[in-house]
Amino acid sequence: MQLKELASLLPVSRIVGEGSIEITGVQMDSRKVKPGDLFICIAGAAFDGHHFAERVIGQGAAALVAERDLQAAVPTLIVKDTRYAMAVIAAHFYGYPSRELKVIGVTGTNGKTTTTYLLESILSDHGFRTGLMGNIHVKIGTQFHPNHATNTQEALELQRILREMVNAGTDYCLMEVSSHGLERGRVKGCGFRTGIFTNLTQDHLDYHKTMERYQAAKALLFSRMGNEYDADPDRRRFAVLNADDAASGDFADQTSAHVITYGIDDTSADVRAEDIEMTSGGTRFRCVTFRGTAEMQLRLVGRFNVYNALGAITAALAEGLPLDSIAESLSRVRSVEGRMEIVDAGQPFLVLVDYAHTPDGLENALSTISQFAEGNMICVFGCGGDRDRTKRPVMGRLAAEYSDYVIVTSDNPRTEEPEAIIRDIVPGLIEVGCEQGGYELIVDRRQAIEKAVAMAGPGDVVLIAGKGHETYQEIMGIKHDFDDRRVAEDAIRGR
Ligand SMILES: CC(=O)N[C@H]1[C@@H](OP(=O)(O)OP(=O)(O)OC[C@H]2O[C@@H](n3ccc(=O)[nH]c3=O)[C@H](O)[C@@H]2O)O[C@H](CO)[C@@H](O)[C@@H]1O[C@H](C)C(=O)N[C@@H](C)C(=O)N[C@H](CCC(=O)O)C(=O)O
Ligand SMILES: Nc1ncnc2c1ncn2[C@@H]1O[C@H](COP(=O)(O)OP(=O)(O)OP(=O)(O)O)[C@@H](O)[C@H]1O
Ligand SMILES: N[C@H](CCC[C@H](N)C(=O)O)C(=O)O
Ligand SMILES: [Mg+2]
Repeated sequence: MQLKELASLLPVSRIVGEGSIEITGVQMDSRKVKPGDLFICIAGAAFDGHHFAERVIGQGAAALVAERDLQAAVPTLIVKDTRYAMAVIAAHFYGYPSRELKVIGVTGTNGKTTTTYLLESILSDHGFRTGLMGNIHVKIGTQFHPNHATNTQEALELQRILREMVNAGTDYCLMEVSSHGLERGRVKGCGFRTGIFTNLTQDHLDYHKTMERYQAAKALLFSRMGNEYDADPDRRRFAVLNADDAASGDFADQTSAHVITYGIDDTSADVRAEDIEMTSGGTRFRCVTFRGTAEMQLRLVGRFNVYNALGAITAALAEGLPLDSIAESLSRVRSVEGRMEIVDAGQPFLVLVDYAHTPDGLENALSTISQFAEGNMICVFGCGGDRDRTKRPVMGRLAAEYSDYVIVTSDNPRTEEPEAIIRDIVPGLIEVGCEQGGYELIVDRRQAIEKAVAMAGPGDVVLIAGKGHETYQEIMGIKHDFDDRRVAEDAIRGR
């Protein structure tokens, strides 16, 4: 592909040097550049890609995309915004893969992973070939790959994966779409057949600053639907919105897609759950839809999982699948990894590992458990470093309100002092009168889990929240092996 072909896609651009130079690859990270690559210079928070220009030319880069003339020894495409250019170039370079498969994007503060898994199970049970892009892993064909990003990939990686999915014969790609991914244009070059909205509650205020801006980022999934990256000839697109969440009205106003709503409280929703019953083995409810009614049986627990199921059911109905066979598929889905996952090493109390890392997630996990806990509830949790600080005391308060004993510990402190994060959490516990004897602070997560397991008695429940499926603890840029499930199992055996 020639550099000038890419220049023609961008509204404001000019080439310094020879536009007919051949490009054989595209990179945004100097450490990955190979001879023949086009290197896109991105000015970020930690680094400015423009400073790597000379280095990548030394590695054989054929050309650059930059926001200024770098007087480089290779042809340079100069654009106003390299991040925007990257999304356009990535889609073109990989041949617009989202035009060749149906991409279903799931956005929202909580429930994205769970909803994509439920929908993936339904679609594959109905004979479709599915691909997954989420924060547990990326599935292409029958292969599972680790997701090296925290969630939604940068545009180049995202388009490369979509192309691989097309090559593997994929019918549907189920993609978790984060607010960072939307705001930073990582999915700008992607057309969505369906967008599903789960909910909007507090998180990521470090990045978005206000809930209004956080909501505006989420809205991009719906307002951009029907773009040139989706070439579905019959133009069938769906916005599947949670009628019980106030943000949905805003998203409905901004989308050209056909809106279908789901909910529990709003009786005007197109797809509803009624007569919800928590059973020992899961959850049962009646699902009332525009295609009839069916009894649903989930192995997942909690009212929040009814919402996740409703989102998946609605999207599946939009694809024309029969309600009864959707119900059959859902009844077979076992728990999603790291979500309310039971650690069973024969102990006389329940140990659950859950990925709740937001106030709403934690409250949902705790309130669900409190419905069936017979004995005391012991909660072990921490808050991520370099992330929203304002959620810390709120999570502290919630943990104290629902639990009999709280152990505050570390959860990926990243570049922050673990003790400082814990200090931010404690005022929330104090606020609701949690006294010295009701909580303790144990910086080392392993010791915290061991303590919780040691103090649990028959009938008690230990909730280890925040890390779910994660297999590491990130401290000062280093990911140390750490898996709550394995640590809890060892602690139980060592009791
Ligand atoms: C806020 C954010 O999204 N930051 C991401 C972003 O950082 P940045 O734009 O500031 O870039 P930078 O690290 O300063 O680097 C600038 C440029 O120099 C390049 N570079 C850098 C170093 C080098 O040696 N050579 C080189 O070429 C980089 O590749 C990049 O092109 O681009 C980097 C490179 O891709 C990412 O690593 C980084 O994500 C960091 C790890 C991050 O923590 N992201 C989180 C906040 C995030 O995106 N989370 C959401 C999850 C939300 C949820 O699920 O709830 C997500 O979607 O993952
Ligand atoms: N619909 C929901 N509403 C509120 N809380 C939920 C919901 N679904 C799941 N949770 C809680 O949030 C946690 C994370 O769920 P899940 O992994 O499905 O969300 P996610 O949106 O993918 O999260 P992330 O942003 O980290 O990718 C769960 O472990 C559970 O405690
Ligand atoms: N996608 C979320 C995951 C948080 C998981 C939690 N264990 C933490 O590290 O804070 C984030 O990147 O903010
Ligand atoms: Mg997720």
